[in-house]
This record gives sequence, C-alpha cells and structure tokens, in this order.
Amino acid sequence: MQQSLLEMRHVEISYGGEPVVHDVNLVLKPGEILGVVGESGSGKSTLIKAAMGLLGNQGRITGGDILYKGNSLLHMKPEALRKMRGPEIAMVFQNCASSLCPIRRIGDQLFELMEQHNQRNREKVIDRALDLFEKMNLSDGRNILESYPFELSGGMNQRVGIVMAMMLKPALLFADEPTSALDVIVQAQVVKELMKLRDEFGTAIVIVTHNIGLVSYMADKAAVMYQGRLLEYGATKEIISNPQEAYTQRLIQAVPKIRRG
Ligand SMILES: Nc1ncnc2c1ncn2[C@@H]1O[C@H](COP(=O)(O)OP(=O)(O)OP(=O)(O)O)[C@@H](O)[C@H]1O
Repeated sequence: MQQSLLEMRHVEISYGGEPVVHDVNLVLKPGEILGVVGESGSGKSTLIKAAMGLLGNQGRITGGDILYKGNSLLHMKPEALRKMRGPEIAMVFQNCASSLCPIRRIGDQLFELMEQHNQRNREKVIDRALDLFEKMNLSDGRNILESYPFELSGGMNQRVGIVMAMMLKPALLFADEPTSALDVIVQAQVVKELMKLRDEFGTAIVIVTHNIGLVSYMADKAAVMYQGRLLEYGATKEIISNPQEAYTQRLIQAVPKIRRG
C-alpha cells in the first residue's frame, strides 16, 4: 500500500488555550489534491499553519498528531521543521506579492531562497526558474527575473509566488486561497497551471478555499470544515454528487450556474 504523505490524526488546535479546531482526521497520498472548503473562521488556514509549524506564539497543537511521510511533525525540532519548509513542504499565500520584497528584483529573491537551501549554481537556478515560468504561462521569464514585484500584475505575482514555492520541488504544496485575489479568468488559468504542476511533478496539493466549485473542479478529495470540525471528508465526486450534510448541500447550491438561451 502506498504510504501516506500527510496524515492528521484526531488533531486539535488551540489559540491561547482555547480549542478552535477539533478532532480532524485526514490522509493525503503523494500527488493527490485535497480541497479544504468552509466559511470564514472555520479553521481551514489554522490546519495548514499547524502542518507548516507556523501557528505563532498563541497557537498550539493540543491534541492528536500530524505525520509527514510517517514521521510526527509534533516531535520534530524547530530546526528540522525549518529545513523541511521549501524542499519538502511549501506554501503559497492568497497574496503572494505581499510576501515578496517590493524593492528587490524577483531574480535576486529567487537566488536568495535557493542559497538558503545550499543551491548556489546560478545557471541551474535560472534554468529551473525559466522552466517553471513557462509552465505557469509566463512567457518572458528572463524579463521577470529582472523585474520588481510592483512592475508585475497581481496574476503575474501570484504565479511568481507559485514558482518560488516549486523551485525546491516540494512533495507537498499548501495553497491558502491562492486565486481569490485574482479576476475570474486569471483564477481559472492559475488553477489549471497548479494542476499541471501536480501532473508533471507529482506534487500533492492542499488547497484552502471558500469556493466549493474550485474544489469540485480540481480536487481528488474534499474536506468540508464547519466551526473547527471536519463535517464531511472523502472523494470529491462523492461529496459533490451525494452531500450528506445540510451545510455542504447549501455550499453546493450557492454556486452560481450560468444558463444560456
Ligand atoms: N492568531 C490567532 N489567534 C487567536 N485566534 C486565532 C488566530 N488565528 C485564527 N484564530 C481563530 O481560529 C479560528 C479559525 O481561524 P482560521 O483563520 O483558521 O479560519 P479560516 O477558515 O481559515 O478563515 P478564513 O477563510 O477567513 O481565512 C477563528 O475563530 C479565528 O478567529
């Protein structure tokens, strides 16, 4: 049987001692896409922050365990966890531009990132970046490397953020609302490009979104969160075609349908 890449077992997460995520159980296999959907405050981002070791001072995993490739992340030293971020587990945020330094060229930021992981061969770094830019439909990669973030559009910066996250070939990519700041046409393009990355590199993706339509389109598995609990979890097709919970039914019904004629 294929080993799971990420597993959450009865996970409880608290801020300031107050539990906000309760008893979450999930399994993600290599190359799978999991869509985590739910309303604001339901705990979606908290789940992925916990797996990245980025809960901050107030946040703690207060119950259960999170395993990556069979190893507990809870018992990992902060330094080991830091080393995993990038080459093993990477993250894309809602607004990648804000995590880029506005006054430094994209290329310099890329080299710095790679240097932190002991990859100092500039030619190799450029080759990898240009290849990824192309996969993300950014045709003029060399020009982008020379650009500052403010010179690029929101969609371009978002793609740059995804390229940055993919530079170290992570096995797992967390994407927290990666397209919600973009207009709908660019959203659709970025989603397709994310799926292409999964197909080409076998990267598993956990995508957090409010949009169950997006989950239906791209995710193999779906997790519906409500008030810190996993309300429904399973194969996306099953959940969309046969939702068990009234909340999931409402989410599906709320997706606008376009009728012509
Ligand atoms: N740093 C923090 N300190 C205290 N409470 C927090 C903190 N971050 C999140 N919370 C609380 O944890 C709960 C879950 O929040 P979380 O951000 O994970 O939800 P979410 O589903 O990702 O929401 P959104 O879609 O708005 O991003 C909420 O009640 C929120 O107020």
